[in-house]
Amino acid sequence: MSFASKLRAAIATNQSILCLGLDPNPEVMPAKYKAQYDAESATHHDHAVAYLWEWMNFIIQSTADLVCAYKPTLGFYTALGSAGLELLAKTLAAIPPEIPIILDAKHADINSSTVMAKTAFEQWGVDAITLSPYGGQDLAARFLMYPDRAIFVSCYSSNTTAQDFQEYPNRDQPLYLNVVQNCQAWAGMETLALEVGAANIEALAKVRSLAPERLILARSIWANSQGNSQENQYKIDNLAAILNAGLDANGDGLILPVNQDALAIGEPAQFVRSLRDEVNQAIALTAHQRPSCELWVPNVCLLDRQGHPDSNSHTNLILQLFDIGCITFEETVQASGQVFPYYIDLRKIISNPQVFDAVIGTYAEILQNLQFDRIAGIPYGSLPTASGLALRLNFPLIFPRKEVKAYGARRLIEGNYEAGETIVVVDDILISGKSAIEGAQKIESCGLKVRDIVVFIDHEAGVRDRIQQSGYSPHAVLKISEINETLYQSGRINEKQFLALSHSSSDLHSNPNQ
Ligand SMILES: O=c1ccn([C@@H]2O[C@H](COP(=O)(O)O)[C@@H](O)[C@H]2O)c(=O)[nH]1
Repeated sequence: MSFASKLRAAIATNQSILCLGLDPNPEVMPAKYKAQYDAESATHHDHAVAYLWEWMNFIIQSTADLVCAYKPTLGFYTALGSAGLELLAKTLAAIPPEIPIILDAKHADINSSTVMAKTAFEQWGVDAITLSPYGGQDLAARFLMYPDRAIFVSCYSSNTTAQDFQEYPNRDQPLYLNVVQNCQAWAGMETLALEVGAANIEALAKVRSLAPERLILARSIWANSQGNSQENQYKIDNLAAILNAGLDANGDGLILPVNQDALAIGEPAQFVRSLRDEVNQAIALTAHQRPSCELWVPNVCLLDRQGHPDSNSHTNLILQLFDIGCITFEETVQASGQVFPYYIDLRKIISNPQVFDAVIGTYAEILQNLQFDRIAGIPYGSLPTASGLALRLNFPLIFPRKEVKAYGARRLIEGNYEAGETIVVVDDILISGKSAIEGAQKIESCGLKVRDIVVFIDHEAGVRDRIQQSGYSPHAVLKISEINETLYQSGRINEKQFLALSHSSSDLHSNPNQ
């Protein structure tokens, strides 16, 4: 079972979003083990570790029906030497298989990442691991080779001195928000989650607004709280605010840690149960504050998503495309000479296997309903996509050359074909339709038939009519207006950018010859 499914099941079964750290930290050991641990540790280190095991095992046995995940911190185990690694193996084995394990490793070293992924996922059998983001996508990729496991990218720490780096260069565009934005392009929602120090609730809210669908593991939520040891109870001071900042639009997507200090009190079950109930009550109280539409929105909801079956996957894809820089707001001269205040560069998807695969999937859904013998990509932008489609759908590929070589075979079309065959043309974006129409005509000049032109983005403003007037049927995965509204509603673009995108397509409509 994948990490995501296991977590969902554990949350549902135990009615809990609490994650409990299994940290054999002698400094917070309950008194009932501590005296024996201290007595043994000076002379018989291995015997002393046995008391840590008793403690860890007791915590697991007492709380397995109250938490949604366990989180052993690797550093506490390695600090105990070889006995610590044996303790880790025993502790992991004691966790019921239906409760996911998040190994808190904050792994950062690229050289050891392949072997670390193998050990963590294959030998220790953990379901997820925390990573430092600064090893980059290469480091994460070693762990993402295991599609049923997950990574938690540590994107914000509550350590006071970490602010020097995280908030760099300024509070308006801090590094940590760049991390949040970029790392989401590494993998989908089931396999890449975020770890956020939530002592600063504003930071948690900012992360949530940039990652509306990701699972977030909040940390340090106890930093501002006062323990009340007399009543054997700890309260999270800002619970409602933390939930409001961290929950997703459906009231999910957040895991909260149990206070480690509270485990020192010796009877964890009672404490964890009352914390779980308190959290669940607070979640229920936040329900009325959530917008009723499916997207998280700042204060408006423009989309009517009724009867739009693919809206969810389209939304995610649009946000990912934006986050990997496929949509930029800079003045660009189009092939027609017209200047647009933005540019859509779908060529970037090839550098992101996750997004590339999703984009190909959306084209494939359209192609599956069409009749054709071969696929043709329009160079250069659409050649990788057309190649991906040819492999995925098992159809032969051709492409019309952009320029005919003055030497060699001087072919107008690359690849083999038979005259009279039907070709489906694949292109990236229709602005005026000129590139796609010219490509289709080049193919037809070689004795082939073109019926359908399939693109990822229809820029609207009458381009479909132009394609039809040229004798072809246009099909598009997304319309520019859908992209624009989704980006605006999710807070990715501001009103000025929203209006720029809306106006450009309508300007083109009023002057279709441009
Ligand atoms: O934002 C843009 C605009 C254009 N392109 C490229 O141009 C053609 C589409 O333009 P037509 O006017 O329809 O010929 C498209 O194939 C892209 O290669 C772009 O990428 N992004």
